[in-house]
Amino acid sequence: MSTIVYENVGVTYESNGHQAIKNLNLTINSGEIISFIGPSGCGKSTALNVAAGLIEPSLGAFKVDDEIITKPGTDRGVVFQNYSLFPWMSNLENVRFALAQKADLPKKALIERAKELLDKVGIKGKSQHVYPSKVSGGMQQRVAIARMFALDSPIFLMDEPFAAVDEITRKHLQQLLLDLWEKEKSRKTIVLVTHNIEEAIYLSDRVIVLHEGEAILAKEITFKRPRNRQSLEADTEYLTIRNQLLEAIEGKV
Ligand SMILES: Nc1ncnc2c1ncn2[C@@H]1O[C@H](COP(=O)(O)OP(=O)(O)OP(=O)(O)O)[C@@H](O)[C@H]1O
Repeated sequence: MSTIVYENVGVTYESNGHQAIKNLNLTINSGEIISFIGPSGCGKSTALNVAAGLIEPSLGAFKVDDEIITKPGTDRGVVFQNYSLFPWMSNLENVRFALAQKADLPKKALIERAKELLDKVGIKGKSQHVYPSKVSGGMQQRVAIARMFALDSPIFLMDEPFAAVDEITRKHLQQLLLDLWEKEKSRKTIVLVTHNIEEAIYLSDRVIVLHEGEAILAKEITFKRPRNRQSLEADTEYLTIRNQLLEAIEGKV
């Protein structure tokens, strides 16, 4: 069980007095996938950082299973835009270290498992053994995703996790995430920040549109799973939802 609640959450940055989140009320059920979407600066990352425990709400409370959260914890795995890998560890060590937090396995088994996870996200061979700074941003993003899978927390918080990768890799990683989510009995609760409407619809049970810090639309996405990208995109309901979200993002609701 990992139910997330934003209870009248407001965030004002002290440095400039900017009210980035205004009175956000949102319950995310255990095992649900939601996306925050909206124009640049609408408060998506701020909302996710509250969930990560990196920003304390100025008003209201953020809770996981009724417990008020004010700091990061191993119950929440994160992938941020800036990858947040340990720069002094190789890509493989980053993932092995995460695995070691969870599994009491001999070092050799941890390394094998870390290699498997990196293979899955397409980081193979020599790229596994170099420091994160020696590979591209897109590759670092994949290592960060492998590390999040390794940590295996009940909650995944992901800020534009597929932004720095090419379109084919993006689709592959989206599928990997869904496969992992769908096969688990006790499903992860996933909160995603994205600029990409198609990605939000394809992955989510609900899409929350933020505008100037306010949640102006919470759209349920009820297409049954597993979803097929092509038939989804040909569905008239899909196009209606897409337009509705687009209008909300553009501030027309
Ligand atoms: N540390 C900070 N101090 C002051 N203002 C901030 C800080 N971080 C964000 N802001 C401001 O708060 C607002 C919301 O920022 P946030 O990064 O949450 O938006 P976003 O929707 O994630 O944007 P983007 O899509 O461009 O990443 C913006 O106006 C931003 O300039």
